[in-house]
Amino acid sequence: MIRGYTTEQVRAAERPLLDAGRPLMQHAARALAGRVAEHLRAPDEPSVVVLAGSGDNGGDGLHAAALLRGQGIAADAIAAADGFHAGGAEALREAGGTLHDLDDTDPEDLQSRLAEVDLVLDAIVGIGGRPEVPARLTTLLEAVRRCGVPVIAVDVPSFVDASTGQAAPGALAARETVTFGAVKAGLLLPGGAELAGHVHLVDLGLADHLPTEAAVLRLDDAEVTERWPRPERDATKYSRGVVAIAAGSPRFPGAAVLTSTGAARSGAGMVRVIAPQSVLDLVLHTRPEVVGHPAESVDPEAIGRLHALVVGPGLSGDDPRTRAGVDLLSTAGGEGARGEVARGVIDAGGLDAIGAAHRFSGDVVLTPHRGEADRLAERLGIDRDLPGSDLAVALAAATGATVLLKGAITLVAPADGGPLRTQDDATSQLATAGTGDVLAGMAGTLLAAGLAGPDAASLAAILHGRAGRLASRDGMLPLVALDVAEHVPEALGTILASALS
Ligand SMILES: NC(=O)C1=CN([C@@H]2O[C@H](COP(=O)(O)OP(=O)(O)OC[C@H]3O[C@@H](n4cnc5c(N)ncnc54)[C@H](OP(=O)(O)O)[C@@H]3O)[C@@H](O)[C@H]2O)[C@@H](O)CC1
Ligand SMILES: Nc1ncnc2c1ncn2[C@@H]1O[C@H](COP(=O)(O)OP(=O)(O)O)[C@@H](O)[C@H]1O
Ligand SMILES: [K+]
Repeated sequence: MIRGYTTEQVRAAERPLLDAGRPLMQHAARALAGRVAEHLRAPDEPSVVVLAGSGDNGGDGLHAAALLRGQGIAADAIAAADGFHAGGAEALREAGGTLHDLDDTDPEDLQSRLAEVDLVLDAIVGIGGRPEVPARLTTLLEAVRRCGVPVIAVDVPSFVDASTGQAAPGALAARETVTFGAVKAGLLLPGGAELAGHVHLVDLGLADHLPTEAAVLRLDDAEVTERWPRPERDATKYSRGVVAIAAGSPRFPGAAVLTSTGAARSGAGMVRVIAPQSVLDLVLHTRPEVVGHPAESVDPEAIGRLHALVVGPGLSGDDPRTRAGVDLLSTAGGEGARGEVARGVIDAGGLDAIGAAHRFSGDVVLTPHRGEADRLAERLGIDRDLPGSDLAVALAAATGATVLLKGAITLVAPADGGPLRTQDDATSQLATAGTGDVLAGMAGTLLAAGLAGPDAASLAAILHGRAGRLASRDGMLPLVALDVAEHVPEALGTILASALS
């Protein structure tokens, strides 16, 4: 499990160590220098430039540069603020390094100097940084981007809010972020996560002082393996879980195929599809194992045993199946809230049927993309301009459901106010119509197997991302939505193998 902490939590944890006189900056700089040296193994006469701010983040970078000089690596610095961190500047000068003032540097000189270095260390601001790039630094950052030299971010990419991930336009993307003491929440959240690259955590002995509950969690392969439902020796199709899917309309019949394939490939005991006959014909042609229920509405008594209900893919908000499905899952609100089905997924058109009076349990998962989340927020009186992480939390609090907010980084907000989960396993090849329908089916199967809402949502998002990566050969090749569903078993296999090895 990767745990992400806010700036406030990290500062509180480091306080007792600093009070006890622990040289945290020296420790951080030593680890940083070691990591930079690893990245510089190939070049003959390696060289580094540190973009240094005046705070402790700049101090880390400058001390690391001094240590790198001791290892024969040419390391110099450019001031990215008025003045340098005093102790760091002194250490670098003593080690023979040069400290350039940005305002004295001609833009062409800057460009040619950057063209010669093998690595840039971004030590402008760390956890003390606000997400805005000062105007005087835009030329410098643009020059770094233009020359294409790899960047290592010190603690966090500069101008990323370490708590929320909010990133200033123009902030530098890093190949790796070497982060100190604890992973910052912003490195796992949209914005920061896209800029951080690989996150390398340096242990500073903070663990005992960090709060027991992190702000953000990311499950690893071992945790997915532990939670993924495997059939017991004496399992039956009913004990594994029956998922019923109200999806697909004459206008969007394919949604039922995609959702039911996502569900079936994730290990459902039985997949039922409730749809008009024309849609069922298409579904059964592709997935003969599906049990079809030709019906205009969703009536649990007519359907038979079911453990989770997926409502919405390929349906409009006012389809009778949508309204009946949302009512069955809701414990309050709507015309006939019945709470008869305790667990399920509300996706696509189903989300448009949710109103301010609806309430759900945490084992109901709402799966909006940002556009759907914005529309839902507006109906529920929530500010739609909130950053994604805050929006997901607000929607979960307002509905009582678990909210899975889809995107390049997918977020899962539990309704009980527990830590937000994030996932970064996906590839942008998944940005193609219908992949969301597959995800809804996958989450439905995991709920039917008995997983709690937040686990079902997180595992579905992780497997969906990995299946997308496999199907697209790590993002190289285009995929179609059905490919994602078909790659779920193999993706699960790689996760189980990595966790067990
Ligand atoms: N956590 C740990 O255990 C350890 C932490 N350590 C290190 O300390 C770092 C935190 O250091 P820090 O508190 O000195 O703040 P830091 O990030 O250097 O920036 C503050 C300066 O930047 C400025 N500034 C802010 N935003 C700006 C902007 N947009 N544009 C321009 N300027 C801006 C702000 O000036 P202001 O304008 O607010 O006066 C202020 O002067 C942390 O990230 C880690 O690297 C390790 O050494 C040891 C263990
Ligand atoms: N740039 C991206 N990087 C990674 N995953 C993405 C990206 N864009 C979309 N996705 C994923 O693809 C899926 C798209 O779902 P959705 O928008 O509901 O599509 P549809 O409604 O067509 O099925 C989501 O799981 C989302 O997280
Ligand atoms: K930084």
